[in-house]
Amino acid sequence: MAGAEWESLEQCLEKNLPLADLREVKRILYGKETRELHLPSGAFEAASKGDFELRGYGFEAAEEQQRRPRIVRVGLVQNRTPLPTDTPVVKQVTALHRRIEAITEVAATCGVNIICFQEAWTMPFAFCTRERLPWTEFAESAEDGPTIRFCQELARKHDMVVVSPILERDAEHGDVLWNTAVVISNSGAVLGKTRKNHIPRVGDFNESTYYMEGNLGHPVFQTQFGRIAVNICYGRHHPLNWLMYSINGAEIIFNPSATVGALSESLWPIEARNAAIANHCFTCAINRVGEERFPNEFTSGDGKKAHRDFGYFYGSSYVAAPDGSRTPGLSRNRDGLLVTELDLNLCRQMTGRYKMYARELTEAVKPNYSPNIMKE
Ligand SMILES: NC(=O)NCCC(=O)O
Repeated sequence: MAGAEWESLEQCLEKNLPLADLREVKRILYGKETRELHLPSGAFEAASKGDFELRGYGFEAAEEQQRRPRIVRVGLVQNRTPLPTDTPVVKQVTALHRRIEAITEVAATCGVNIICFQEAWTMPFAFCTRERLPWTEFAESAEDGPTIRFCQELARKHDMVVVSPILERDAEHGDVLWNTAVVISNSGAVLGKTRKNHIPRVGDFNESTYYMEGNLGHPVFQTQFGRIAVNICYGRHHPLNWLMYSINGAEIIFNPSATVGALSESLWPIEARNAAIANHCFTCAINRVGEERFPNEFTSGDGKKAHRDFGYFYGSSYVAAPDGSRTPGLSRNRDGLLVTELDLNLCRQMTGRYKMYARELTEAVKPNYSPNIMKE
């Protein structure tokens, strides 16, 4: 399994394919070509100085006679954890705040209206260890914890909606933990929160030691820049999860993730893209970068030797549109900011048959259901 040395699928194709082949391969893998977005040169300088990748793309929508274009810029941030996992908790959180602050600053100069960070962005992805401490100490209030207050400042300063996926500690309910994303309006007000609906129990990704499946359903957040929802990581394997956000009116669904090559890299380019097509909305897939090593060995319940690392988080964040086109991905091995301009007029359902499916699903979940199979 390639690690940091293999930069990206795009880079490999560009390096190895003759131009005519490359054009055809891209047409099939990426759909209609996305235009390169003109971003300020100062933004590229800041990104280079800050050692992160900056890319910009735009999706085109046909002009309509009765609606103006509804243009919005989204920013997707992927990053590695800058400090070793055995550094004191507060130092790790502070270092991540500083890193994200710098990247968000550049996003603002690129005109980003809505920014989303990766899953559990304030911490290493320590759920594989199944240890209580120090990892649960990264949890904080989704209403007024230090990270939310930090994001509120970012939102106000940059007039930007901030989607902040954190490990939540719910003090109102016995201090239980949740895998949560908080949506902060560009006014700085907390619009609300949503919780991860599907929890993996696959090898090292056995997160149920820490939190259970979310209990908030499929909320959609009306922002000044459009209606958004957050389908956290593992929920991307579940088509009905995407569907419910779309039924509730989401025009953009963010998918903040933390996932490694062995488990999901071949699914990554397909799932969010397919969800955009199937649910007539934009989808934004974000993955963290790099390798995280933990102080104590842990096992994965797969008969293999105990180990200290989780595998390689392969980045590759991208945006997909309802017409099936998608941006190229950010790299597999660098922190990055992907700025994408969307026209929300591309989202409009024409052929949904929800009533029929509702009726059939209602039958299918009954204990005495008999599947409709025709036999000779
Ligand atoms: N964080 C998380 O849910 N990871 C699961 C792995 C995957 O969905 O690829």
